[in-house]
Amino acid sequence: MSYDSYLQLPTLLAAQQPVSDPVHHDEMLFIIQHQTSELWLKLMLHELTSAMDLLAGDEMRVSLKRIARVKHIQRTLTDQWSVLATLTPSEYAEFRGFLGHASGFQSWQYRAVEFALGNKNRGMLKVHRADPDAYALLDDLLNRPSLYDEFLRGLARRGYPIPQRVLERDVTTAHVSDPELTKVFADIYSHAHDHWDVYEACEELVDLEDNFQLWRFRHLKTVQRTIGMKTGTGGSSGVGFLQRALDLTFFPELFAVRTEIGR
Ligand code: HEM
Ligand SMILES: N[C@@H](CC(=O)c1ccccc1NC=O)C(=O)O
Repeated sequence: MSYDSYLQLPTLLAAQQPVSDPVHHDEMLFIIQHQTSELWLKLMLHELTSAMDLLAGDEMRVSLKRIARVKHIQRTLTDQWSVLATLTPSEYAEFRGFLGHASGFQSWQYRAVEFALGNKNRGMLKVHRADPDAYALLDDLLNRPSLYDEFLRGLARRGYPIPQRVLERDVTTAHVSDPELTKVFADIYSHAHDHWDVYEACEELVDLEDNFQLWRFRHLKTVQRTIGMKTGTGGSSGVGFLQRALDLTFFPELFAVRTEIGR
């Protein structure tokens, strides 16, 4: 065993292949920014699916350990935008044309993370029809309960009055905010000391969503400064599309509960 062979560095370091012709200096940055993001997404998915399994097995504390790691990965991913922000619009314009219709839309690991966190959308599967492994993984995640579904099912098993319709919902769709569930959380938050571990878990989920939004925001801001209001290579409106994603929420009741505290 050696450093090179253990880490498969010959494979890893042979995978940065610019497509611009003549090769543009800054394409290396663009490729490595995406590849490192995909590596962190891979670990995020590994931790999130484990967290889901642990919740399903009523091991909430261990699950929170996984989520703690995910939060650090998210911070790294968000901070990493500053490297790409050194790419000026003029530099990017010099090789953007070589990217064709390739786009972040096609990141199946990103989609898998969105699905795991509950932003389910069957329509996003078709992008991956040419990649059977990616398709199967996404199809599996689409059909299994999200992290939030597992959390709520765990609470129900502990005796919390989670509405039956929430427990029996169609998990292939995104969760819709339920006022009865907000009441359950309002009770937990107003008697935090009696529900400390659950209360703590709720705040971990809030951090997770908060971090996710920070990543989306930095993506939006980077896109804005690099391509302005141009449409995306993936066919979306670009900035407008990414702006709308900022209105999405994975755990709506955990935010709705804030309005109820101290009323
Ligand atoms: C100069 C750099 C970048 C630009 C101009 C850019 C632009 C865009 C645009 C316009 C979209 C909307 C889809 C489309 O029409 O193409 C998009 C989506 C996306 N981008 Fe980027 N992007 C950049 C860098 C990155 C990086 C570094 C990542 C990291 C993995 C990334 C991940 C994604 C993902 C996952 C989506 C899909 C988002 C969703 O469906 O909600 N992008 N990007
Ligand atoms: N959608 C970007 C292109 C882009 O960013 C991209 C192109 C190829 C591989 C990954 C990409 N990253 C994220 O969207 C654009 O419209 O310029």
